[in-house]
Amino acid sequence: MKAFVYNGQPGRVVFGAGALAQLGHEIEALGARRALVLSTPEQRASAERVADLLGPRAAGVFDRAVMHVPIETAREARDVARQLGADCAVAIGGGSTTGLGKAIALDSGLPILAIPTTYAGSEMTPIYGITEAGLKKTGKDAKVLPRTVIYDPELTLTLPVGLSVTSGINAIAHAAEGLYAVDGNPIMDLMAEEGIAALGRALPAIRADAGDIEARGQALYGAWLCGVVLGNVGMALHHKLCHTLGGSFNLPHAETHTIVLPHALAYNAAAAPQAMARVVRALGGTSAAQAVFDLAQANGAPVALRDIGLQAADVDKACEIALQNQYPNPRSLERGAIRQLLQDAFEGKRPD
Ligand SMILES: NC(=O)C1=CN([C@@H]2O[C@H](COP(=O)(O)OP(=O)(O)OC[C@H]3O[C@@H](n4cnc5c(N)ncnc54)[C@H](OP(=O)(O)O)[C@@H]3O)[C@@H](O)[C@H]2O)C=CC1
Ligand SMILES: O=C(O)/C=C\C(=O)CC(=O)O
Repeated sequence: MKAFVYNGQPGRVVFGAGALAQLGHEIEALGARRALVLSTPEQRASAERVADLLGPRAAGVFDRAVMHVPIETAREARDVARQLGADCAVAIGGGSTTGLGKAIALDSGLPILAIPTTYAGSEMTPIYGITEAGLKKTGKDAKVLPRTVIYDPELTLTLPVGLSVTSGINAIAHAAEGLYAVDGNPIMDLMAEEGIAALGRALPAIRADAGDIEARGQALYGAWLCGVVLGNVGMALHHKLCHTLGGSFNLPHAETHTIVLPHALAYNAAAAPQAMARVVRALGGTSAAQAVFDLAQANGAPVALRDIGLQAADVDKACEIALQNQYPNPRSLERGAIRQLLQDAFEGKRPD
C-alpha cells in the first residue's frame, strides 16, 4: 500500500426520517442561544418552521441566500447576524444556503448547524466560495465546516425529481474525482465507492417515486459520504471544468456537473484505471464514463451543455479558461483533447 495522510474532520451527524425534531437538543449541545436561520427566499417556510422549533433560541430568519454567495449578500447576512447578536447560524436548504452560512462563519467564527435538502455535500466540507465582481473565489478554512449536520430525508421529499438526479450526480462527481485525487487515500476510496453506489441505487428509485422515503434516505447517505470525500481530498479536472462553466458562463451548478462528469472520466480513464474500476463496481456496466452518462440519461437529466445555455462560440473560451490555474489531474491537460472533451459535452455525445 502506498503511503498516505488522512485528516479526520470533526463534525456531528444526526441522520434519519424525522431527525429535524432533534434540532432543539442539537442547538443546546452547541451552547447556542440566538440562532440566525438561513434559507433562500423560496424556502422561507422551511426556515420559519425551523425558527418555530427553536422558539426563544431563534434570533431571526435571513432568507436571501442565492447561488455562489455574492459578496453583497454575504455582507448583508453578516450585518444582520451582528445586529441580532446571533451566536450560531442554522442553514436549511441546498449548497447555496450552506454557502451563505459559511460566509458568515468565515467572518465571525459562528458555528453552523446545517440541514441539507439537496445532495451537493457542502455541509461536509471546509470549502467556502464567495463571488465578487463576477469572479468566484474558493478557499478552505476549518471555521466554516458545519459543527452539526441534521440529515432528514423527509425534508427532501419536495426536491423536484430533475434536481434530485442532477444534484445526486453532483455528489457522485465529488467521490469520482476523490478516487483519483493527488492526495487520495484508502479511507476516502471506501467512502467514495459506497457513496456512489448508494446514489446509483437511489436516483432511479426517486425518479420512479419521488416520495420513496427509503430512497431519499439512501441519497442523503450517499451525498454525505461523497461530501466527506470532497472535504478531505483535492478536486481535479472535472471540478475545474464545472467551476469554469458555472463561474464564467453562469451555467446551473448541478446540471453542469451531470453533463461534464462522463467526459472528464473518459479523459482520465487510462490514467486512473483503479478509480474507474471502483466507479464501475459502484454503478455497474463496463466503463465508468458510460455508467455515469447512462445514469443521467436514463433518469431524464440533461446530457448536453448546449441544452443548458452554453453557446457554440463559448466552447473555445471555456477551453482557454479551463487550461489556466489547473487543478492537479492524473492526466496532464492537453489543449486539443480538452477542446474535444468540451465539444463532446456540448453536443451530449455518449463517451466511447
Ligand atoms: N463549498 C462546498 O463544499 C460546495 C459548494 N457547493 C455550492 O453550492 C451551490 C449549489 O448547491 P445546490 O444544492 O445544487 O444548489 P441550491 O442550494 O441553489 O439548490 C438547488 C435548488 O434546489 C432547490 N431546493 C433545495 N431544497 C429544496 C427543497 N427542500 N424542496 C424543493 N426545492 C429545493 C432550490 O430551490 P429554491 O431556489 O426554491 O430554494 C434550488 O432551486 C453552488 O453555489 C456550489 O458552488 C456545492 C457543493 C460543495
Ligand atoms: O464553489 C464552491 O463553493 C466550492 C466547491 C464546489 O462548489 C464544489 C462543486 O463544484 O460542487
